[in-house]
Amino acid sequence: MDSAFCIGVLITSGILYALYKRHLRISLRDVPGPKPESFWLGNLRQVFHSLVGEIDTQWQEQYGGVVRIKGSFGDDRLWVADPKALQHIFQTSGYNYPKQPERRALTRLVADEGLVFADGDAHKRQRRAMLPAFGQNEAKSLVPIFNRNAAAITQKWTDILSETPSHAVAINVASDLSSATLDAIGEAGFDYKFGCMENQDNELVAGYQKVMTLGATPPSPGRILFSEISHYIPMWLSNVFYDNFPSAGLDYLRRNRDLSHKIARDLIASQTETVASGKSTSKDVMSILIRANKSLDGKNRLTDDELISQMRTILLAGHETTATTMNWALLELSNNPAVQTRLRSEVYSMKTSLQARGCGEFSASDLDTMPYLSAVIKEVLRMYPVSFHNHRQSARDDILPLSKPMTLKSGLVVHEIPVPKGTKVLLSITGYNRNKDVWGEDAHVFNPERWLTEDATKRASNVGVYSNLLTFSGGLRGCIGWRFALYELQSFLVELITNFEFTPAMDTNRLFKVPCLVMTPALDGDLSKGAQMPLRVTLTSR
Ligand code: HEM
Repeated sequence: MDSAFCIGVLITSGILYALYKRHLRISLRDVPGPKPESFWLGNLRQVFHSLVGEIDTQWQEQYGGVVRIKGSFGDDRLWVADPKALQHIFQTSGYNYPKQPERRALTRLVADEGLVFADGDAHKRQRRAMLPAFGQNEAKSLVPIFNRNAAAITQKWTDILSETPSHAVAINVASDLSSATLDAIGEAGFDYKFGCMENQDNELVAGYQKVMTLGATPPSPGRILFSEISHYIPMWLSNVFYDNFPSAGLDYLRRNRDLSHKIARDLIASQTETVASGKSTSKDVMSILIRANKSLDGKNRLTDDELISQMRTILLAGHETTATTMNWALLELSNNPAVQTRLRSEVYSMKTSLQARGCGEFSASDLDTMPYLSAVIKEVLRMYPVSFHNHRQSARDDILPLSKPMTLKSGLVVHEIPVPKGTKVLLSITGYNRNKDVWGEDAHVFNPERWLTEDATKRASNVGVYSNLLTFSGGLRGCIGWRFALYELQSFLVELITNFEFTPAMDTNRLFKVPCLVMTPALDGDLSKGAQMPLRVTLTSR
């Protein structure tokens, strides 16, 4: 039989099955929402192609915190930014809103079957095994590594500036931030030296720097449709597709996978040997994980393949997320000189007290006692949640509670919405982080001050793992590395703000928040050169 015929039969069966399932479901038709753009893609082109946050703001302003949107072939689904509904999905309902299978198949390609991929009992077991490596003390002990890797940027930029007569230069900070944070996660995560600041041509390094951006550009309409149809295809068949289908993008991801498997295998073998010899005292995440794993009984222990998966998972989830957040932080500091100056003076005053104590560098406790630094970081995380959407589906019929009553199209006012089994839900992290009911009328304004008043903590609901922000998600699947990320952000910002002043190098309206796997900054939306954050950098007068 010819392959075009088989694919045709597969697609037709997928569509018929989807229509049949839909026919049997409770309806969400009465929930207000936008008109679909087409029968084939519903509102999905808007979801995947609009600049990050744009469509979320529009829908939230027009319809409120829960909106009915359309998927392919008229499928009803929910867009959610309502605090109570999110709290229910992320926290109260446990594992009843698993990830969508078609998205898990793609996750498997970029991060294997590790923690981001796993669901239900497999997730519970993996998470339990990994938690000892991600505690507060473990994160604190990594601060010297973050300081050292941040200082590598200072060294490089100081060298560039000393050779520039004007002592001011426009730098694409995205590139060095990506390299230095990859080096940092190499050391802090695996006691491994990528050496990325010295050599950006290394194939693995180049690969990782682009997995989140070039490897995961906004999907074409064809790719969206394929993903929608593959929802109805068994996971094993999707895996065969992703493992074999000839395509430049997939080839790129597969090559990256092979290379990182090789490195991970060697690294884990040598760390396992050190742990077995009883000599391991390393504080990197993988060494702690291997030590903790050794003490678990057989059925709870992670296998070698699962350890390899976790290494790729940590690289995927922990690298570009932090680097990209840092880009947006520096942009906001450039655009808000008063905030930059105030932050620098807090850093200088802490530095002076460190010197008085005879200390050379910032410790975790120093970083923890800088209120303005904390306020700036929280505000950046609120405005720029780099992982901006979370795609789930209901595993059974459910009732979604609302924090505000909703008027249905029929005129009926409701306080909760029935959610049929199998409904896809788009959890809008960016929508919640700018929800005016939570953050006030100035929700769209960058204002670190809001975190210094008591009101901010009172007003916010209890949704996410950190400061009631949803940036690190929440509940059982909340970001396991959030403490790691916070210390890294603190350490890098302190180092850079101590040594450099930042101003915009060009009209910053030309910088777009492109919806790749992370919210990637790109000039005029052009991703061909990867992430771009051109800032004018000068040495501080200190
Ligand atoms: C600013 C930086 C970061 C942000 C904004 C962020 C955000 C997130 C979000 C939104 C999720 C939920 C994703 C989902 O459910 O699909 C997540 C999960 C995860 N993050 Fe982070 N993350 C950051 C840094 C890190 C770091 C530094 C690490 C590791 C060192 C890390 C490791 C993970 C892992 C392993 C998961 C999966 C957790 C699970 O499913 O149980 N993240 N992160």
